[in-house]
Amino acid sequence: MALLEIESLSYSYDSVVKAVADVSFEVEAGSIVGLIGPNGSGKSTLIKNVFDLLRLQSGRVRIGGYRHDHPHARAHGMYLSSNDYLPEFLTAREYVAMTASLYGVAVDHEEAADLFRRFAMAERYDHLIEDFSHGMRKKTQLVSALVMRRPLTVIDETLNGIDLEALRLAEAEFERARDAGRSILLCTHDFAVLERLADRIVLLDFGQVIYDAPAGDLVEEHGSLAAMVFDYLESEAR
Ligand SMILES: Nc1ncnc2c1ncn2[C@@H]1O[C@H](COP(=O)(O)OP(=O)(O)OP(=O)(O)O)[C@@H](O)[C@H]1O
Repeated sequence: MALLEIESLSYSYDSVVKAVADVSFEVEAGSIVGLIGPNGSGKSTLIKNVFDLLRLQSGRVRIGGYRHDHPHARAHGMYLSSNDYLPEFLTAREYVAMTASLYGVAVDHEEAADLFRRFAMAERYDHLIEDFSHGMRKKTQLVSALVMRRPLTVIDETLNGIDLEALRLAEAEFERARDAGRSILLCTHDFAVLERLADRIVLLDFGQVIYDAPAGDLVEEHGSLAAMVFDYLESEAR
């Protein structure tokens, strides 16, 4: 079953350039999909359309089988943005509770506090976010998403700035989520992470899907995801 279905989605910020042009792909339940592409290729615009942060201009998006702007669709998905903006006046515990209440989810604070401990922030769960470093804020965002257990989590560059230990822990948690039938759409320039984790890769360029293929096949054919992208960038097809 597809948890996320994107069909013929196009979006223009102005009438001249299409930031996203006729994009279609799916994210199956229990899978991790890597969304990659050069700067400005349309990844964030696409994700913002999925979560109705930009109003759909053409095409169709369904989350968990529901139209993307239906309340049930919102209950199926969660979006972690690329920025690290968090309410400074809350503690991490209050932030996790606030996020959960927005989604109508009962969160297990024991589990969240345990994740904080494993993310090397044992003492921070009851501290004000205003004192957190960039990496700590990203880890706080990750923990809040992990404990929500949404069927679909879309992660836009959220892993940037977290240290290696936290990255490995996040990867293990993503794999656990996949094993439990949940899905992750991971938008990142970190190809090593995707080679370890991703089941499929969607490569965008100039707002269009260039590849939508199993990650293993792309690595086998090109040697690595980075080589695949360079092969494409240097090809005449571009
Ligand atoms: N608010 C905006 N107004 C006008 N054009 C925009 C706006 N946001 C993005 N764009 C344009 O839309 C295109 C796609 O940008 P988008 O941010 O979706 O790319 P991206 O793949 O997420 O890039 P990056 O990897 O740098 O984050 C680019 O040409 C960009 O200049």
